[in-house]
Amino acid sequence: MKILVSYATSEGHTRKIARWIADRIYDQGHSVELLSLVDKKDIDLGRFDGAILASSVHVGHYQPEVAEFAGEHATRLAQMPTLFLSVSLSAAGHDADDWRGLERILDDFTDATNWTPDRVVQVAGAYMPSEYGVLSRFVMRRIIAGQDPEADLDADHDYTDWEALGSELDSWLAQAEA
Ligand SMILES: Cc1cc2nc3c(=O)[nH]c(=O)nc-3n(C[C@H](O)[C@H](O)[C@H](O)COP(=O)(O)O)c2cc1C
Repeated sequence: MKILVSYATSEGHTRKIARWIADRIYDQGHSVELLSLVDKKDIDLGRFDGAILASSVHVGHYQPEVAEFAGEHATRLAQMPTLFLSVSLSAAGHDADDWRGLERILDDFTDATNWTPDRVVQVAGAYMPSEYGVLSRFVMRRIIAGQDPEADLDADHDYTDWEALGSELDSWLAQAEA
């Protein structure tokens, strides 16, 4: 199969996830194209047998480039196997309100784009103080201190469960191939 892995990111963690996913797809004998949705010019989805879209959550919304891309290609995306990776720090915790927030963010996204992915995986993202400006650093320190009392607030920390992500991907690929 030929799979598109598209993504948008602010601090780079979703790019790391998209690259990792692309390598794993390639290692399983498929062909893969990695696309930053900032450079999405003239992509023809007809070239692909399946599409993965990955976006981080920032201030209660997915990256605008992802919503724009999904909205523009909603009809074609609905005709092919699709996987949406929602990357956030809410998914790193167990707070019921935070998880309800993720559901609402996803509902807003599907309403706005008219695209409902075949499968959605909520992926725990990363805390990256080395990449934040002054305001984000202040806000994110408070959020992480509440969510992970053991965390070193000055150090970057990757909360992604890579093994679980790999299993979700493999399961989606098997279904897409069937
Ligand atoms: C300014 C800012 C706002 C954020 N807003 C949210 C949010 O509303 N909900 C959430 O769960 N995570 C939020 N996060 C956490 C990011 O989703 C998480 O750090 C993710 O790994 C970022 O991925 P990226 O580097 O690909 O952008 C926010 C992070 C920053 C820096």
